[in-house]
Amino acid sequence: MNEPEIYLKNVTKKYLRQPALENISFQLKGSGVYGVLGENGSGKTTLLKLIAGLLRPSSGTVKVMHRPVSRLSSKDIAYLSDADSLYSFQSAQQLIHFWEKVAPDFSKDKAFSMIRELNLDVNMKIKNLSKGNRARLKLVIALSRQVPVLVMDEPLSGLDPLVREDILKLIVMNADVEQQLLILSTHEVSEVEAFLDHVIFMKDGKCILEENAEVLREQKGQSLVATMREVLA
Ligand SMILES: Nc1ncnc2c1ncn2[C@@H]1O[C@H](COP(=O)(O)OP(=O)(O)OP(=O)(O)O)[C@@H](O)[C@H]1O
Repeated sequence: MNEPEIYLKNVTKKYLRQPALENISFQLKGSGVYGVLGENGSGKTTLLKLIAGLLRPSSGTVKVMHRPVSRLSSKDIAYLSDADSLYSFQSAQQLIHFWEKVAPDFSKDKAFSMIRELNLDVNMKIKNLSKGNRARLKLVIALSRQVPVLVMDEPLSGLDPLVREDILKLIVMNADVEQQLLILSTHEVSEVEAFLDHVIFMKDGKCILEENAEVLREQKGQSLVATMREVLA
């Protein structure tokens, strides 16, 4: 797999005339876990959708793997949305077979192995799974894609604390962070702090800080949670 890369230059996104993102520029290069951190409405989802090619910028350039993002980028990017986006009438088994057909990089073996570890019933209709198990299944699908860039929008949102812990474990154990660039958004920094290699702080549609997590901890002499409080104040 080629070295993963995400590149944004002067990216602005407006909904109608209202800017949701303003003049964002950064380059993320290399594998690892990148956290997009910020309060509600700061622009995290918009940023991740632009990277995943689900939205077009109003101006500026978004490139993934050195190519401007387009529909074709889905071969390089797996996207986990924060919405409950699974087809409810299917079973996990049917979903896995569907993904095997549509994504050549999808590893059916990895998916079934995660399903077994999680004790998920492959034959149960998705609509009958608990919210936590639907979240797990959505992750299984994203983590079974062997793509350079994994984008996860609020993978912990709306779940109770034990499920959240479990979901984080699932991500950490199964994302190939030696090869893949995993970029995830959250406003719960304390839960993900230990896993982050790199942080991108968002405030009011602007990227106010983008740095290696370890460098930032050393520079500031404090946790990322404390730094987030400081920079977002
Ligand atoms: N489809 C849309 N139409 C109009 N405005 C939108 C749309 N989507 C988002 N916005 C606005 O753009 C801004 C950024 O929203 P976005 O969802 O990207 O933020 P966020 O940081 O992901 O928020 P949250 O943590 O609540 O999900 C907000 O002011 C939001 O109201």
